[in-house]
Amino acid sequence: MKIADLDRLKIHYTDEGDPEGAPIVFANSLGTDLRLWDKLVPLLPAGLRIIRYDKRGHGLTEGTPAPYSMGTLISDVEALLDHLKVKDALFVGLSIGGMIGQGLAVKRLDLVRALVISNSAAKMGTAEMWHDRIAKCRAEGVASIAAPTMERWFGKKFRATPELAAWQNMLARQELEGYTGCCAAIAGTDFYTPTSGLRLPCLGIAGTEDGASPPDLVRETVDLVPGSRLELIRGAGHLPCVEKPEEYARILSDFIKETGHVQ
Ligand SMILES: O=C(O)CC1=CCC(=O)O1
Repeated sequence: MKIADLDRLKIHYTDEGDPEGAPIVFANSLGTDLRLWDKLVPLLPAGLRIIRYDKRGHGLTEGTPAPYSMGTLISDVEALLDHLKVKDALFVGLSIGGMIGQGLAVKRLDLVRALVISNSAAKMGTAEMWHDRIAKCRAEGVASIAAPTMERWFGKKFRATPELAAWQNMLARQELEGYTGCCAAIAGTDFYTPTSGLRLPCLGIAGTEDGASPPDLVRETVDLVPGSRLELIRGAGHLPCVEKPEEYARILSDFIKETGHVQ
């Protein structure tokens, strides 16, 4: 187990693959931890240094009282990458992870040389929607929203598999402060203006059955970055790296090669 004992936070992370390789950093979605990428990582091209981490109040990373700001979540990963002496990473952020990626690229382009905005957008939902979710979780617990959330996270076919229960458990066991803290960060985020100033290789990934960030929402953000493109994963919901890891790996590997991140 690796813990970065930073002044600001103790962050749980993994650092796998080739230590001298081109770095790729994965940022997880709301209510998930770095196991989100377990099926994908073995399918990636050789020669990469693969870094995953648990954001504040998620997985094995330290929790702090809610609410959080997006700026705090961005500074957390910035501090982790500085600590690990990582520069010029290909940053893959899913959902809130994609928001963190946009913000990090705006703030520290030396850390991010290419960006994957997976199932994410410059702005997701309305502040009112997020505050309603925070209120429900505070009143009834995160477990109370776990079952309906599965309809956004996964397509119909995957929801009929035994694996669904494991992901539902992950969310139901999610710590309240971390979850509501990140909901507040999303509620306060509108990156349309900063993201439209980004100039770097950028790929969007969307699932056709994604109930949280439908393809048109992802497209709207990806289109802000000149030269970017969107790849659709048919039949997948909000977490296509779990549901369709082979397809996700093919799309990501093509982008990795296209950007010259590995030969
Ligand atoms: O759980 C959801 O509603 C999906 C989601 C929204 C932001 C995020 O990171 O996941």
